[in-house]
Amino acid sequence: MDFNEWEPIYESILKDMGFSREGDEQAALLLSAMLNASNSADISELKALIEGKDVLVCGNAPVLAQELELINPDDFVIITADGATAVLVDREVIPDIIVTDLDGDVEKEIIANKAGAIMVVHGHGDNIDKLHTYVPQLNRIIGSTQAAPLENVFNFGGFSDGDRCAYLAREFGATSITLLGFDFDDENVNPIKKKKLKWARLLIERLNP
Ligand SMILES: Nc1ncnc2c1ncn2[C@@H]1O[C@H](COP(=O)(O)OP(=O)(O)OP(=O)(O)O)[C@@H](O)[C@H]1O
Ligand SMILES: Nc1nc2c(c(=O)[nH]1)N=C(CO)CN2
Ligand SMILES: [Mg+2]
Repeated sequence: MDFNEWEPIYESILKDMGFSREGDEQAALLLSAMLNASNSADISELKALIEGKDVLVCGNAPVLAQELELINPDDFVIITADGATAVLVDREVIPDIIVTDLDGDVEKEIIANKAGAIMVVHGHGDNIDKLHTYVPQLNRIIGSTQAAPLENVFNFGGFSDGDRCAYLAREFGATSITLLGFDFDDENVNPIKKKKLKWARLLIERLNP
């Protein structure tokens, strides 16, 4: 996504959530410096996986497990949002791509990564400690930021892990995007998560005018 198009939305999110742009920029620079030829994937691999394909995006709402019963995972290229990865791995399904800010069940994400999943690792002002802990344990990484992109840290649009999955699928030309595990009206969430879900709903609606 063109950063000029994203930037006004990003500024509104920062204001609403009380997050710091400087923190996000610092995280992007750190992530950029941690990536090298041996721990990174090339974005051409994302294009090869997604372009012209039916993509399944899995969010981590409690309904995910139930909704997975209704589909055949083999019919889709699968992108999981952070905590949703464990739900699939527990069912012996390895996603093709994991979009994560590394605050879900990262041990399950490492298992999926070792089995071949590409990791779209998102750096932001509140996960710098997670970048230090987990980036050295991962491979096939694509760097991601919600601030201005860098040479090896991309901004495909989107904010929370789930809506970033959908923006990634759109960016690389998915034929269709099927969402499972999205419940924007979930009442069993804390106030910060509620706000994140409000943005997730708005951003996903924006993808489908
Ligand atoms: N009811 C829901 N509860 C949790 N996640 C949901 C829900 N509905 C949709 N999602 C999507 O699933 C994604 C992955 O969920 P996860 O719990 O791992 O969240 P997250 O983005 O890492 O959030 P946080 O910043 O709170 O850690 C979320 O980013 C969100 O977009
Ligand atoms: N600065 C900051 N940015 C984020 C955060 C967060 O907690 N802080 N959480 C996200 C995942 O929903 C996405 N982006
Ligand atoms: Mg997360």
